[in-house]
Amino acid sequence: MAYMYQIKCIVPKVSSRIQTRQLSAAFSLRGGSALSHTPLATRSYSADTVLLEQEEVNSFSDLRDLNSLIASGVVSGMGYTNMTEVQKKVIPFLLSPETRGSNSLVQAKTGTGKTLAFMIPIVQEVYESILRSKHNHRPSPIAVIIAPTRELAYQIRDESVAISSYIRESSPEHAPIVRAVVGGVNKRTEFSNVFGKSGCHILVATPGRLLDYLRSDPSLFKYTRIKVYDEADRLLDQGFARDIASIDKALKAVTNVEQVLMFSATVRPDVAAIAQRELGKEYLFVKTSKDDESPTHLKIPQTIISVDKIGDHIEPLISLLKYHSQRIEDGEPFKAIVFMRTGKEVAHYYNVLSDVIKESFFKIQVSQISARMTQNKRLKALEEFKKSKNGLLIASDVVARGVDVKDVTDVFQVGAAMNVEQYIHRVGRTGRAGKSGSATVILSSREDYFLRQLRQENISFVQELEYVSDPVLYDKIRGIAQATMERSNRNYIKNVDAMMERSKKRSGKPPVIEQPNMDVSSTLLAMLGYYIGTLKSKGGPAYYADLFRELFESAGPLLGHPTGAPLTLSARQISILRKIAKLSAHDIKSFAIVK
Ligand SMILES: Nc1ncnc2c1ncn2[C@@H]1O[C@H](COP(=O)(O)OP(=O)(O)OP(=O)(O)O)[C@@H](O)[C@H]1O
Repeated sequence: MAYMYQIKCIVPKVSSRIQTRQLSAAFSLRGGSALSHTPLATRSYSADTVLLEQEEVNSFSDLRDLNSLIASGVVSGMGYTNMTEVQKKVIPFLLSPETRGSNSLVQAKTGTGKTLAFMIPIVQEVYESILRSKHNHRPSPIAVIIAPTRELAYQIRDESVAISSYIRESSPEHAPIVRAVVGGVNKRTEFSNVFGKSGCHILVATPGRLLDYLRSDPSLFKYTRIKVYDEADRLLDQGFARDIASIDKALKAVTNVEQVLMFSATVRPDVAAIAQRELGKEYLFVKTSKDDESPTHLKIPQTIISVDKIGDHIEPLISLLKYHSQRIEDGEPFKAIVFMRTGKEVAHYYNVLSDVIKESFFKIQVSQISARMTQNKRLKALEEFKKSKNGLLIASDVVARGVDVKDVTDVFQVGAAMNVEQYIHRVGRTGRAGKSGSATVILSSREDYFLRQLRQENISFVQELEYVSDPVLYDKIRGIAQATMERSNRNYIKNVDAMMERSKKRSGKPPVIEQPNMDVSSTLLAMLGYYIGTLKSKGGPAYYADLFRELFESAGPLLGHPTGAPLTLSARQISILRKIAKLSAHDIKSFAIVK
């Protein structure tokens, strides 16, 4: 049976540079045109986009072009029988002898199996390339997969290792070797693991670390033919754009990358335009959802809770956690991620929430993860959360994208996300692989701008609630926060001198201090910086002065700041405030004392 594929294949006027490639007989132009057997290079089309039709194949075992070792591994080893929607559209296309090697841009909702959609064809491509190879050189990366976070890079590596292991069982010498390189890991050890004796065929990398290796020895990548951007829109966004451009340039200098694959749940039009430049004139474009559909998953009902002030989020969060975790009493799982705005907030509220939960909730294991922690601690925290039955992960955006934790039941977002895309990806940590989940965002009146942005993107809420503060709960949280802060400060002071001493003796360098002291001012400053970045200079100095005052008055007490005491700011913090928010000395003195 043929079904109408939602594939748009960009087929522009053909230039002589385009390699002759025939579309498979299975792919034909909508309306029965004769494109199917015609080499692209000999034709010229006025239309930019054609819709293609393909035979419907549901199960991995029925995939004509899938290597039998990989097929049996995916079915018997991984336990997947049928392909997900995006896999049905991408895998046959990338495996078909006529269309393999095509550049692709793929957009499908979170948790729908995009990783396997690119990883299966890549492992097969690399495996076949190993089989064909007559060289006896040390394996070096044929495919490079770039991911924006370390956690995601490791996850993709693990999934690729799993596929490759099914080849290894029957054909050990030809199984692709997969490795990952990420920031925050000792480079010397990593280098010898990845590029040493055994080498690797598939490399998963975060951008900065990849660039390090590319710069120090470009020849390591002379056999690289395939490049993948997972979370492509994030990689092409401002934060990574420079690294990605440098990677592109460095790779071009040493090799000819023949295939570029880009995957994400969100692709903003401006990013799509940048992507198009790399993908060239002819590429496969797959979008599994309709344009007027909500970009979040239908399986995830979303709720919004409104609060008055910008620092009022913690009390409703604790109420919600208490309410939802009651499910545990009925034997149901409760596994939630709470996204905070900054790493500082994560550390601060992790302490407070751990203490609140210890006192009053059902047994929930609380963990924290943010870029402020060492890589080892990050991995440990994620592992701990993955293994927990009833767990709570207090997180920054390091796990907002791509990270796949099975059976997350709830996602909570404290405040506005950096942008709508980030909101969508955070929500997508639940409701994965066909499971259900729920998501809640807590927004203050000042964050109405974000709510408007969400609505513009067709994101709707099943419940819109206003939180009414409960004075008893508020006082309880404030008391716990103050006690937590005092305890942390005592521990910090006790430990920091000893740590300095030890570290200086060992390496002559000051230590990396992970657990920040419970300095309320720097947490508030980080929050202000976050909003300045999010609002992208839409507010002026008067707006930011007001915002900072509101943050201090509303969040301060629940961060453990003593009630009624003015904020103490160091000279450095004052200069940051003056620089980033352009506050005057007069503004600052109205709520703070200079240390
Ligand atoms: N064919 C399949 N059948 C059942 N489960 C699958 C299938 N393919 C993948 N999965 C599972 O679905 C989950 C989500 O997959 P994956 O992490 O690749 O999603 P994604 O689309 O990349 O999400 P995100 O946009 O958040 O990165 C994983 O646990 C994966 O093992």
